[in-house]
Amino acid sequence: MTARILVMPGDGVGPEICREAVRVLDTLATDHGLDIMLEEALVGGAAIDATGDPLPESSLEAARAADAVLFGAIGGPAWDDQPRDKRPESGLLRLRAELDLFANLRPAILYPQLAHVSALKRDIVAGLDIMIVRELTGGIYFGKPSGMHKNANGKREAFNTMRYDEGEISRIGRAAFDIARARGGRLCSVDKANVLDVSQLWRDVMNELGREYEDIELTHMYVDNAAMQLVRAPKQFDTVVTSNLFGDVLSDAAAMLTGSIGMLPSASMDANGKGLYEPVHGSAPDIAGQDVANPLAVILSVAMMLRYTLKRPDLAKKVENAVGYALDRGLRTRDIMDDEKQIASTQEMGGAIVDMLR
Ligand SMILES: NC(=O)C1=CN([C@@H]2O[C@H](COP(=O)(O)OP(=O)(O)OC[C@H]3O[C@@H](n4cnc5c(N)ncnc54)[C@H](O)[C@@H]3O)[C@@H](O)[C@H]2O)C=CC1
Ligand SMILES: CC(C)CC(=O)C(=O)O
Ligand SMILES: [Mg+2]
Repeated sequence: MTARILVMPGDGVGPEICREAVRVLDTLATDHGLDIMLEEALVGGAAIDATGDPLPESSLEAARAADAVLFGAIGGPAWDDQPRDKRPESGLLRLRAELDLFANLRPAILYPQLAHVSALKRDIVAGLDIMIVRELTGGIYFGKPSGMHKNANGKREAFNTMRYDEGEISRIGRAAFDIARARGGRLCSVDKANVLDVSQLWRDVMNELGREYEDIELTHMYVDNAAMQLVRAPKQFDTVVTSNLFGDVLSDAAAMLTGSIGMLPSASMDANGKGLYEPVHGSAPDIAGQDVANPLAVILSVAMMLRYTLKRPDLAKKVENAVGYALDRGLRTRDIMDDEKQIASTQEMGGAIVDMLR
């Protein structure tokens, strides 16, 4: 059956990198028989400019109707002064919540060709393959109450609520245990249980689940130590499970171990295999419109879509291999550039991947 894919390019570098990902999908359709139908919808700042809403009803409906969403990035200084619910970021948060995309998979894999552009020494990162499983529809990004007001002393006061119930924790926990089982069999749960009640509940539920997954080695780590361990000895981690905020921060840090945030893909999954696929990075306003952004994170997100939603692991592997061949050939966007390599624009890198797939 034809799979419906909704492309939501968004803002900044989003449209530039999505264009390359769409070329990859088109090539898979024409040359490898992938049966897909692509549509496009507005989101983020682009949607605010057109409709006043970062997630117009028509875009949400199109996302609901699609089998998978390919998402670029949203946000930028033009919309930073909007009220919170009218900011581009709120559109993405609503989309994640409305589609119930609670499991965010963020693999940090080092391509060996990039070992020396990693922020860390080669021997510390060589062979790195971590899966960060981030809870995506709860925690402090969604907890109520939240807001800003003047308090009784006339001072401005702002607050957010980090809240999880045990059901939310156990469903992400189960997803992470299952992923760990299909990988190296080790799961590290990251929290701040030494300070936060919500983290204590997180830890309790993970321990309870651990009794059902006796073949998985479950460990716990405080988030401050986890940040430190990620840059001290990242290969100690196999699968990591953590809450929305902690996962957001730790995955950006993990990105630099792979050479650039322009290399990190992600999959945001619901309970039925529907997914939204997007790079871990944002809209990169500092380099938008210059044809220099690295499109590999979004192209590798297409590989995740092929594996998790479209159930074409063969084509996923083809895309991942094509990325490897492009790197073998010495092609580098600016963020992963080093001496003696050939600088590639966004379009040249995308074109190289397409050529490899033909
Ligand atoms: N999922 C999303 O749509 C996300 C959106 N954002 C939004 O993006 C905007 C910018 O946020 P920042 O904190 O600057 O994060 P960012 O990830 O957009 O950029 C951080 C740094 O990484 C670089 N970078 C990012 N993607 C790159 C790529 N593909 N190739 C080469 N270099 C790349 C940027 O040039 C910048 O120096 C904000 O409005 C933020 O809210 C941030 C994170 C995620
Ligand atoms: C709502 C987004 C801007 C949060 C974020 O940084 C992310 O999901 O990586
Ligand atoms: Mg982030």
